[in-house]
Amino acid sequence: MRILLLGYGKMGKTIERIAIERGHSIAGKIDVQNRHEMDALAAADVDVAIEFSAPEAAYDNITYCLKRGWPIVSGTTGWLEHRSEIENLCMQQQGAFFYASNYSIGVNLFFRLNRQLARLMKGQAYRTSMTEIHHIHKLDAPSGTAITLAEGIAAENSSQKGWKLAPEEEDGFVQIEAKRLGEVPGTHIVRYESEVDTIEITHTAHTRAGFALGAVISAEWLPGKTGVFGMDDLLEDLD
Ligand SMILES: NC(=O)C1=CN([C@@H]2O[C@H](COP(=O)(O)OP(=O)(O)OC[C@H]3O[C@@H](n4cnc5c(N)ncnc54)[C@H](OP(=O)(O)O)[C@@H]3O)[C@@H](O)[C@H]2O)C=CC1
Ligand SMILES: O=C(O)C1=N[C@H](C(=O)O)C[C@H](O)C1
Repeated sequence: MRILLLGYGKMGKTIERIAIERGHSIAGKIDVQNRHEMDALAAADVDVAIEFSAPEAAYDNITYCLKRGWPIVSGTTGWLEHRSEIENLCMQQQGAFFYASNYSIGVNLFFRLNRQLARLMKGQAYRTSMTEIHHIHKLDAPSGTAITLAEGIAAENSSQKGWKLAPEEEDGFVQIEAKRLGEVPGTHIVRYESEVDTIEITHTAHTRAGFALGAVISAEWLPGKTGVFGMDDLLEDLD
């Protein structure tokens, strides 16, 4: 497949390496300086686009690809207030849009474990909180993954209404502490605390390769489909 990379930073470069290892070619590497190069590409030059850019850039990048008729896999976090506009555009254009706040297969198993634990903890007297730790270059907080985890807890337990970013806290909201340390690729801890004990589950990414591999597998899966998709659709198909 010819893959267009929108965003050629830490993730774009890791995705390039894994895509080439899996036999794909790179149709273009787009960042802030060379966006005009996309206009020179013919529709047929690109089989699928993979977008890992910046919160303020994702909406325009995804819109551009949908209007060009290119299936698009996006992993950028921090822009999801515009998600429904993108989903509407995707339906209007009869395009293909794939989004995940985290493409790692391990994290997606962790999402399922998180929901299972939330079901068990329903009605129990525990305070729910989360810590996410990322590298100092990260622009958004809390992480997209932490938000997905908090949404998973709220979906399983109606006494949880959402999340608050620490130091803010409120009963019925999962408090998320966002730490920025060195070059940490991504650690997420979900915690339940009572007077007498603490239960924690943790996912620790050792490198970015897990995120990048998941994005490339999603890009291999998406072309030829119409609609809005996420990791559950992919994993169901692979199961
Ligand atoms: N869903 C997932 O599994 C994962 C998601 N992410 C998310 O992916 C995003 C990117 O992460 P990462 O690669 O670490 O970040 P980097 O800052 O390393 O790279 C971002 C790249 O995007 C480019 N960029 C910025 N604006 C635009 C634009 N308008 N058009 C095209 N490119 C643009 C930057 O260009 P320049 O350098 O010129 O500014 C840079 O090359 C973040 O939102 C992060 O949270 C990260 C890991 C996993
Ligand atoms: O910015 C990052 O690096 C990461 N961002 C994603 C997020 O916000 O959840 C996924 C991963 O944790 C790495």
